Amino acid sequence: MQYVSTRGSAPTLDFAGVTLAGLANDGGLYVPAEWPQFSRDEIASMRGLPYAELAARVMQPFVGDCLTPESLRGLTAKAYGRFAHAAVTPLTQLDERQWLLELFHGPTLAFKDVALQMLGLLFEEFLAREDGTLTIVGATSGDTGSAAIDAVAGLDRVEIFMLHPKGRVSDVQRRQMTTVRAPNVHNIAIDGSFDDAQAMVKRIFADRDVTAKHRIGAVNSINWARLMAQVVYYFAASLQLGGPEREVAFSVPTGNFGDVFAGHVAERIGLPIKRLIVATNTNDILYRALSNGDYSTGTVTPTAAPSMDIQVSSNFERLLFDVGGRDGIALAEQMRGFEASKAMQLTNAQRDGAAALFTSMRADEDDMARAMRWACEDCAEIVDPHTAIGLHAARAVELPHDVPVVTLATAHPAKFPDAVERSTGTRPSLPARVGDLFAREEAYTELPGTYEAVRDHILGHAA
Ligand SMILES: Cc1ncc(COP(=O)(O)O)c(C=O)c1O
Ligand SMILES: N[C@@H](CCOP(=O)(O)O)C(=O)O
Repeated sequence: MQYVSTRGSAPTLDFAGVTLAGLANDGGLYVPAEWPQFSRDEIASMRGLPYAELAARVMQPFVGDCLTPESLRGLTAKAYGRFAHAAVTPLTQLDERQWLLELFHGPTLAFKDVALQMLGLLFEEFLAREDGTLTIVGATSGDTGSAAIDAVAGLDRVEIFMLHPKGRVSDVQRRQMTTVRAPNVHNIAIDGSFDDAQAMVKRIFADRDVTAKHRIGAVNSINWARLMAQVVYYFAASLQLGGPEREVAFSVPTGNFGDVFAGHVAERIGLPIKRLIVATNTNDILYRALSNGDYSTGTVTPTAAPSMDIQVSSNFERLLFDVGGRDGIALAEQMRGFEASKAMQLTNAQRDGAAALFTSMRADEDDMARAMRWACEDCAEIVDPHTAIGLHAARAVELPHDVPVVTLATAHPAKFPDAVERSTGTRPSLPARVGDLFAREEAYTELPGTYEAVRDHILGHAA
């Protein structure tokens, strides 16, 4: 399996290459040169497999010959062995047609663990082969940070610098990052938004003063391996609900467009999916882009679903590439225009290509609170604010009545106890596996929101 950049001029790489590279050196994102295909019979034969085994089957064509089937199975068994539920990503039924896919049974209570537990192991494996090291620079609106830190803390060959927007993550999210004491973990709170942090991360990859001294790696969903691991749970849910014979729709609380792009990949490689619903909060650039082609940023507004307070959605570029004709040179020019003006209009091909599978819905704070109350009062389920945005969209969308709708439950409600209590009157408690989070000491550096401050800090502290 070979990977190409969405901007058409970076070298083609194999799976180990893209895992360690993160961002392509032309500023684009790596995608498979072509989509592998699973036949209906092959998908049907996956029914009933334990999650780790299913994961190895779905990932194998993307990994190609970079890992033998036995070593891939060894890694998936180790990665998913740390989850608190035997099914890893269990499904819960809410009513006749609404389902929740619980993605928060990993060590840090959000869907990010599903991919990052695997990515940490892949880094170890590929770096050991070349006796190399990696300096990871990541940006988080709350959940990627803790999941990535958990996955790499204490590894000898990896060092991590994680940027979060100061004051814009929940206390639980912040403490899950800043109370991890390991010599290879550096937390940075910047003045600014997640978008500012993400832009700095991308700039680091192109900064020769940094790359001449350190090999920079990514844990954000710009790293292809993240998305590959997220494809698996679309298969897991569909197979339990009658797939591949029956089509299922998925509602995905969306920010950086990684999770829902993994659904697009699942469909591309053969899984019958009726619809992917891109659920946004009031930071609704994706809703506008998918509804009328207008991809223009506004100011990021803080909401009760802070992990989705994003305007520039990295992975949208992968979709534009894939449905817009796979013309990297044309997309590079379109993206340069967007980076300069912070606005662009989708081409007709991009709009029509996206419309074939995607629908978008937007939820404001009242919609979110109502969905949380509905889940609590009518279904006896406490959901987090991000999941509630997905649920609002799942209930509002028009689909044939025999199509099950699965909302991705992306975080445990106890990560956002204040917002959940405000809407439902119930304060969710943290599962025992997070330990004494509020008794541990925090450590992080506060920096102004300038690129130079962040770059100099990394250069001054990287081993
Ligand atoms: C809890 C939660 N829900 C939803 C999202 C949005 O996912 P994505 O960025 O893959 O669109 C995030 C952040 O990524 C998140 O942390
Ligand atoms: N919501 C995310 C933002 C980063 O997204 P990623 O999937 O690209 O890592 C977070 O919680 O940090």
